[in-house]
Amino acid sequence: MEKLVIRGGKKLIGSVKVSGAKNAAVAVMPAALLTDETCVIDNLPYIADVIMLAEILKQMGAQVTLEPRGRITINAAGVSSCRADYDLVRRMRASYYLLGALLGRFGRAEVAFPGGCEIGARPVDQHIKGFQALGADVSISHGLIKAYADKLVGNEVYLDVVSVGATINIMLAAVKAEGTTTIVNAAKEPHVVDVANFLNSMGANIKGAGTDTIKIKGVEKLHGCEYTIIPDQIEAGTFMIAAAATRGDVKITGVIPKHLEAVSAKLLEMGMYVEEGDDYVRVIGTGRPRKANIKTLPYPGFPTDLQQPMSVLLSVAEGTSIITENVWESRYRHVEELRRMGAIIRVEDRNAIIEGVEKLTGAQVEATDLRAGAALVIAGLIAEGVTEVTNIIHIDRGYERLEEKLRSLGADIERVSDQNNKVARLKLVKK
Ligand SMILES: CC(=O)N[C@H]1[C@@H](OP(=O)(O)OP(=O)(O)OC[C@H]2O[C@@H](n3ccc(=O)[nH]c3=O)[C@H](O)[C@@H]2O)O[C@H](CO)[C@@H](O)[C@@H]1O
Ligand SMILES: C=C(OP(=O)(O)O)C(=O)O
Repeated sequence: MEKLVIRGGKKLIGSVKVSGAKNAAVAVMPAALLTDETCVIDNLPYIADVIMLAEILKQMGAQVTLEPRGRITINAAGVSSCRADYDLVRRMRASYYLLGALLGRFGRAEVAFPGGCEIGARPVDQHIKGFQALGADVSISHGLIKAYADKLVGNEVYLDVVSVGATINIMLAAVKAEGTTTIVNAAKEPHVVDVANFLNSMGANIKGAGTDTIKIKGVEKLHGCEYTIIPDQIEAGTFMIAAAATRGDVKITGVIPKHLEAVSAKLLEMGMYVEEGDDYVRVIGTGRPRKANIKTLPYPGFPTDLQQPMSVLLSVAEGTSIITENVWESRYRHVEELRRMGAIIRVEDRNAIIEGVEKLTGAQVEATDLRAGAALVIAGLIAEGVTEVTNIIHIDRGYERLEEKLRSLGADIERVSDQNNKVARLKLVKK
């Protein structure tokens, strides 16, 4: 077990490049199952979820070469099994995309219920509703979701809730179905568009991704392609918030500023300086932030995945702020940890009422999930004294070399083994 040890009080200064988007990468990789030709995907983040997914694809019979510099080559010609390894699947959320991809390729799929962050109930009823609309029989037994179809036929699917996972999974299943599938009330997140672009570069016919109505005209065959994943807007947002919190000056490069508008707008409202270039944003933390209210919403609203990091900035703001978490019903497990550091936060149902304090103080805290981990790291960067963040396997699921990138901006942060306190050898190979 490893932990991050942070000595707080250093301003982040300099420039940092974001990696490819986790939530696009973990959908694009299973999509490569839809062809028996080779797909080469660049700008993959070298994170635990990607490494695990590569392992799952390999175990299913695909030829996979994953390079730490962020390139993967997948050839799924040898995949004959429609079943994915139970243990690995349960360790991550995005393994649910194997369902749509296998169903689309073979007309059958058997995949265990996925894992992922514990942030509330994570049902898959909308995914199942979509598969059924295309003609699949779906059943659940012995912890497996099983889907079979003699033939998939396009249909209209109206999503009862805006779901990223269901939108992408239905696209994967429908891309080779007979006729046209229309997803109404589709998710509009940048990674939904990225997956549609990837599928189109394999020869699919998908229109409307990025709007709430997506039309997928089934094609007979998909072919191999070369593709570059979009930058991770959640990693970028994390650095923007960290820059503001430490009252630093950071240029975050390799981003699509449009994807960050909700974060930029909030930081501006809080009195921070935000500059947007063609492919960068620069954030200067101008002083103590002003209070602000935040309501998380599907894209283009404020992303739930940045709610926890943002709560740290609000915990040292002037005045009382309210966060309303509209997407996940229990994404406040980090609050108890922040309280150990001196934050004053009350959670009432889906609201967190945050009374800003002047400073946080270092403590031993636990990363209860991925973005909770990122939030606690930011808290450690601004706290007085030493903060130790444990259980960082969650952070490693979604951030590539987080502590290295922060160190390059001047942070005093190191990864140490939890047992003997020696600097742990990085498992992830340095680029
Ligand atoms: C791997 C990945 O991309 N993860 C992201 C994805 O998760 P994920 O795809 O799991 O999240 P969804 O967009 O599906 O969930 C949004 C809401 O819809 C509900 N819902 C979802 C599916 C369903 O069948 N039934 C249902 O009721 C969920 O409980 C939740 O309240 O989008 C979330 C919302 O932006 C992000 O927090 C996650 O980082
Ligand atoms: C909740 C997240 O991830 P996952 O859906 O993979 O658990 C996240 O990326 O913030």
